[in-house]
Amino acid sequence: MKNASKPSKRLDLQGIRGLAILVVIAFHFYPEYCPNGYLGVDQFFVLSGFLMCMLLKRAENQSSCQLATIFYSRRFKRILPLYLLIILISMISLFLFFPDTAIETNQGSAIQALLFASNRPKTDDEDYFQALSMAVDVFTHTWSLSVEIQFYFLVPFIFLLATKISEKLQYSYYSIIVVINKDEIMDILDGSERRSFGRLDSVTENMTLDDAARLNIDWSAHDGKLLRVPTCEYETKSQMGWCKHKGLPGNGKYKIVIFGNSWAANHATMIYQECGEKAKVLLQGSAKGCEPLYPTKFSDSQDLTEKCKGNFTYFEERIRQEQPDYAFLLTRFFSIADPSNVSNIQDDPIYKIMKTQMLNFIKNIKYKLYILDALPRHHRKIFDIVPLLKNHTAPEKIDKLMIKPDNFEMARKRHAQLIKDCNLEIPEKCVLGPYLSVSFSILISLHASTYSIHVAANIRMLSPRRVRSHHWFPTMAARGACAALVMIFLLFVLISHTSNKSISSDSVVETRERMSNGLDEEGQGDAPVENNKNAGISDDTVSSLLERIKVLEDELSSMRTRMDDAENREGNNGIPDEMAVPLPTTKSFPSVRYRNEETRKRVLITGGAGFVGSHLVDKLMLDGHEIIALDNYFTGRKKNIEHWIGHPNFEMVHHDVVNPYFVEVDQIYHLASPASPPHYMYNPVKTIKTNTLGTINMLGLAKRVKATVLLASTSEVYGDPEVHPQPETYWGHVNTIGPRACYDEGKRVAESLMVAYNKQENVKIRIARIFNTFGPRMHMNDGRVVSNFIIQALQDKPITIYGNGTQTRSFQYVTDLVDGLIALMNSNYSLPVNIGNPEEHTIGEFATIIRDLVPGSTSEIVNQESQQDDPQQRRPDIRRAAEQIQWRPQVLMKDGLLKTIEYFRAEIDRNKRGGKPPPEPVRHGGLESRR
Ligand SMILES: O=C(O)[C@H]1O[C@H](OP(=O)(O)OP(=O)(O)OC[C@H]2O[C@@H](n3ccc(=O)[nH]c3=O)[C@H](O)[C@@H]2O)[C@H](O)[C@@H](O)[C@@H]1O
Repeated sequence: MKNASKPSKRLDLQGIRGLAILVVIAFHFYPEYCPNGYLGVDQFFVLSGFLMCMLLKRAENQSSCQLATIFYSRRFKRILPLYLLIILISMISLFLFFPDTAIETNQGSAIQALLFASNRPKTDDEDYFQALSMAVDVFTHTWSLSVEIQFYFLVPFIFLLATKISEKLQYSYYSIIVVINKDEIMDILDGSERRSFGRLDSVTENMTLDDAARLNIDWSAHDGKLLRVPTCEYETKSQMGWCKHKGLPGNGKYKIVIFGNSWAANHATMIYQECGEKAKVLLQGSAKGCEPLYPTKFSDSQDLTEKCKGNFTYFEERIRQEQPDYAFLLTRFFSIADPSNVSNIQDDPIYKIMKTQMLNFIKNIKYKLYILDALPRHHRKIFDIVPLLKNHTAPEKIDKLMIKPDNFEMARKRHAQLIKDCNLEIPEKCVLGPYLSVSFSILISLHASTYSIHVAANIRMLSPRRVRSHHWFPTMAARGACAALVMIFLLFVLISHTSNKSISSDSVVETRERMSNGLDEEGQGDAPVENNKNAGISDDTVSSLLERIKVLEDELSSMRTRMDDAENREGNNGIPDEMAVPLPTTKSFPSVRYRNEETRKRVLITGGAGFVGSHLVDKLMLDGHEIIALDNYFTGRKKNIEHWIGHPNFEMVHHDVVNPYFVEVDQIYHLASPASPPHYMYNPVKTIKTNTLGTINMLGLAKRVKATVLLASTSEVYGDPEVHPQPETYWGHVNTIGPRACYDEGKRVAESLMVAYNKQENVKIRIARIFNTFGPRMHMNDGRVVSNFIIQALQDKPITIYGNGTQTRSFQYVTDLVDGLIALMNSNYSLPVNIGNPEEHTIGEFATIIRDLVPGSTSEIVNQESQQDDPQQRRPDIRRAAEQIQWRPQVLMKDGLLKTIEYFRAEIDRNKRGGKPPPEPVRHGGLESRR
C-alpha cells in the first residue's frame, strides 16, 4: 500500500522531465523545428539541482557521514548500472563496427566517460553540436551526465560546510560561492570564449581563424606522437619504420605500399581511409628526414647522412621484397631540393641517382607508382597568416609571403622529369600527385603554417565522414554479438523494471524507511501498471501496421540504394581513376563526359524519377555532372532512372520534398509535383503541400548551400487565359476554388516564394513556365491528352475528346524542354520564362493527327463531357526565351509524336508479355480523388 497523502512520485517533476526529454529528442530529430531543444538538458540540470537541495535539506538532521552515505548510495544505485552497461556496449560496438581510426578517439573519451569527465576539457572548448554531427566520438552524449555527477560530488560538501556555520553567515557563504564562479558567469554573459583545444579532432565547420590557429598550436605540440598511426602494427617501437595496417575489410585485392620520410607516416591514415577498401595488404614505411629517391645529406650531421644512406638502400630492398601492386611515395623535400649547376637535368648528379632508384622501384611495382608532390616549406608561423586571411588577402599573395624562397622549385622540377622518364620507360607507370599551393584552402594552409612541419598530423580527422561504409556491414559473427548485446540490454531493462516493481510492492516499508531517512525521492516509485485492454488487435491496427511496414520497407530499400551509391561515389572519388580500372564492374553505363572539379556541378533534381526529371537526369549525367535525384515515387518510377543506378556520379534518394532535405549542391532543379490533371487532383491537399512546403524546403536548402534553384512552374499559372498567346507579363485568370486550383495556385505560390527568397535572402532563382510536354517515359496512366490519345489509337479504342474539341494546346517534345531548363539554369535571368513549342492545334485536330500517325488505327473519334475550368486556348509567347536564354524548340511535333508512339507501342507489348491487362487511358476523375 502506498501512503495516500504522500505519493512516492513527484508528478510535477516527472512532467517537467518528460518535457525536457521530448524537447531534447525533438532537437536531435528535427533541429530545424526545435533549434533550442538542447535547453532540455539545462532543464535537467535545474531539476537535479532542485532535487539535490531538497534531499539534502530534508536530511540535514542526519550526521554528515550518514547523509553522504545515503545520498551517494542512492544516487549511484540509480545511475551507475545502466551507465556502465552503455559504456560497455558502446566499446564493444566500437571495436566491432567502427573504423579503426575512430577507436583511438573513442578509447580516450571512454575513459573520460568512466571518470565522469566527458565535459572536460573537450566540450568546454569545442562545439558540442558540431561534434555530434561529425559523429566521431560515440561518448559525446555522456557529457551532460558527467556535469551532473560532478555536481553530485560537489554539492553535498558545499551543503555540509554550510550546516557547520550559523544561519546568518550562510547567506554570505553562498554569495561567496557565486562570486567564485563570477568569471565563468561573466564569460557566458558577455559571450567571450576561453579556448584551449585539448583534442585533435576538434576541427569544426564553423571554426574561426583564431580557433584554427590555437588548434594548430596544440597539434604542433603533439606532432611527433601523432605520426604513429593507430591502425598500423609496427615492426619496431619507433614511430617511424615499417608497419602493416590492420583492420582492412578483407575483400581488397591489392598490395599497397606507402613509403617515404615522415610525410609518409603523416599521410598514411588518409591513404588507409581512401584506398583501404581495395587493399589486401597495406604497408607503410617511413624514415625520418630520409628521402627514398635520394639519400638526404645533412650538412650538420654525418650520422644522419649515414642513416639516410642506409634507409635509401633499404627502401629499394623492401620494395623488391614486397613486390607491391601500387605504391605511394611521399616526401618532404630535403636534398632533392638542392640547387643544380648543370643546364641539362639529365646530367644533374642528384637527378641521376633519383632516376636509377626510380627505375629500381618501378620494375618491382606491378601497376603504378604515385609520387605525391609535397607542399612547399613555409617560413612564417601561424599567427602571420591569420591577419592575412582575415584581410582577405589573395591566396597567391599569401603564398608569396609564406613560402620560403628556397630551391623548392628545383625539387618539383626533378619530380616532374622523373615522371616523364618513368613513363618513357614503362608507359603510364608513374603518376605525379597534384601540387597544392599553401593557401589552396584555408584549413590546409593553417595546418601547413603551424609551428610543426607536418600538415595536419591527424589529417584523417579532417574528413570524419569518410570512413568506409564496409565497416558498417558487420560479419555474421559481429551481427550475432550485436544481437546478443541487444538481448542483454533488454534483459537488463526487464530485470530493473521487475525489481522496481518488487520494491514498490513493499512500499510501506520503503516509504517508512525513506521518511525516516528524510530522503524521500521524487521518482523512484513505480508507474501504475496499465492493464492491456486491447488484448485482441483490431483490423485497423493490422492495416496501419502493414502500411507502416510497407513504408519502412521502402525506406530500407532507398537507404540501401543510397548506401550503395554512396559507396560507389566514395570508392571512385577516393581512388585515382587509374586504380579503379582493373576492378570488374557489374553493370555497364552509358559513357559520360569527363569533367574536372571546377566544371563538374553537383545537381539536385527533385522529381528526378519522373517523366521530365528522368530526361533531365540523362542529359546532365551524360554531360558529366554529379546528380542526386529525389523522388517520392507518387508519379515517378525507378525504371526511368534505373540505367544510372550504381553509377558513381548518380544517387537516387527516396524522399518527399514536403520534408526538408540536406545536401551540398550547386544547382537545384525543383521539378517535384504531379503534373497531370488526374494525378494532381487525386490528392489536392498533397499537391498544394508539395508545391508550397516542397518549394520552401528547396529554397531553404538553396539559401544554406548557396545553390541556384530552378522552379518547374507551368503554363497553368495563366489559368484559362484571356490573352493569347501568353507572354510572361500576363498575370493569368485562375479560379481559386476550382478543381485545378490545387496545382495552379500551388505553382503560383511557388513562384511568389521564389521571388520572395530572392529579394529577402538573395537566393539565385530561375522560373520556367512549362507548356504541354510529351515524350517517352510518360506514364501509361498519365491521363494527359498525348498518352491517352496514343494508347487509344494503338488499341483501336475510341479517341476521347473532352468537350467539343475546339480548345487548343501547343505541344513540345521533352528533349526541347530539358534543353530549355538547362539553358535557363545556366543563364543569369531570374524572371519567369515560358518554355514551350508555339505550334498550336485544337484538340480535335490533334486527335486526327495522332490517329493518322498510328498506321492502320481504326479508332473512331468521340466527344465526351468537357472538363471543368479546362483552359480554352494555350500557346506560349517565347520571345523572352529566345532573347534571354537563346532557346527555341528544335523538334517538330510530328517527329516527337512518332517517337512517343513507338515508346507506347513497346510499353503495351511489354505489358502484354508480362500478362498485364491492356492499359486504360485515365480520365479526369478516373483516379478517384481523395476526400
Ligand atoms: O502536358 C503538360 O505539360 C500540361 O498538362 C496539363 O495541362 P492540360 O493542358 O490540361 O493537359 P491535358 O490533360 O493533356 O489536356 C489537354 C487538353 O486535352 C483534353 N483531353 C485530355 C485527355 C483526353 O483523353 N481527352 C482530351 O480531350 C483536355 O480536356 C485538355 O483540353 C497540366 O495541368 C500542366 O501542368 C502541364 O504542364
